[in-house]
Amino acid sequence: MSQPAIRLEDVSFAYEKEKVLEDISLTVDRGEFLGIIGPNGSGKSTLVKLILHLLKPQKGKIEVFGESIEFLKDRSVIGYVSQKANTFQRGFPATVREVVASGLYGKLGLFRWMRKQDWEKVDQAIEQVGLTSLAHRNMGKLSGGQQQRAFIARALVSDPQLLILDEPTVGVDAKSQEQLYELLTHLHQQKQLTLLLVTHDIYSILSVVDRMACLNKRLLFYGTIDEFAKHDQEILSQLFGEGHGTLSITLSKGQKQLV
Ligand SMILES: Nc1ncnc2c1ncn2[C@@H]1O[C@H](COP(=O)(O)OP(=O)(O)OP(=O)(O)O)[C@@H](O)[C@H]1O
Repeated sequence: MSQPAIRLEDVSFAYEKEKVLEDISLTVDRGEFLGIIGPNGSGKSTLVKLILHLLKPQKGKIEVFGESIEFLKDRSVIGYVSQKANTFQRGFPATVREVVASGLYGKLGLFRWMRKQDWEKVDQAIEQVGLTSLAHRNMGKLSGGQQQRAFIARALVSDPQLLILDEPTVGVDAKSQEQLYELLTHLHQQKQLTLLLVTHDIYSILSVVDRMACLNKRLLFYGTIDEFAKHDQEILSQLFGEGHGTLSITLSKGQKQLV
């Protein structure tokens, strides 16, 4: 049987003395779309940084595609779009195409010339996110949502098997958010990409993810959307406190819809 895309076993992490994550165990299967939600400061970004090996856990094991994250040979299997991706400085002198091409540097080495086929990959990634008409525009002249999509293209250009997005909808208007979820659904369903999405936007992700992880230092819930729907009130008040609006979810034949 193939190894899961991500496996965390009893992972704990503290910044100096402040415990941020305690005993987190979860598995993300290949091709799965996992949503991670939790209140501010609940450790979501820290969890992502541990999976990216930007931080090292004090306790526990992290594996990506069956390899311990410390020894992962090909880091280009993971694409990452960070929380700050859509706060690009207006005057930054780089076009969409150049920014997307920078996603290949890790694979090519910084000083190797881009070949024709590398630029083709760049253009394909730009097309995938629907930015072809803006490929030569300066990044600083794009809207937050367009910048976000350019950063997704940069993450996609090296053909990752796992794409991690940390709060991609922050500061992005409603229409761009909708387009972003359509794009993620396409990448999940048509390209069988494994996706991990950190968000505050619980209402939108319920219709796109397969499983949910609800985090507040500890994992308070980890399961399918159907399981979540059975206990949504209890889980949400544990996460965000009493009085959080309740959700009503209809599930039929894979169609997940909020009503
Ligand atoms: N570099 C750091 N040094 C010390 N403490 C940190 C550092 N980064 C985060 N923290 C603390 O760790 C805790 C978890 O932070 P983290 O950013 O992982 O939470 P989060 O759930 O992603 O929050 P948000 O939703 O606000 O982005 C918070 O209390 C935060 O203040």
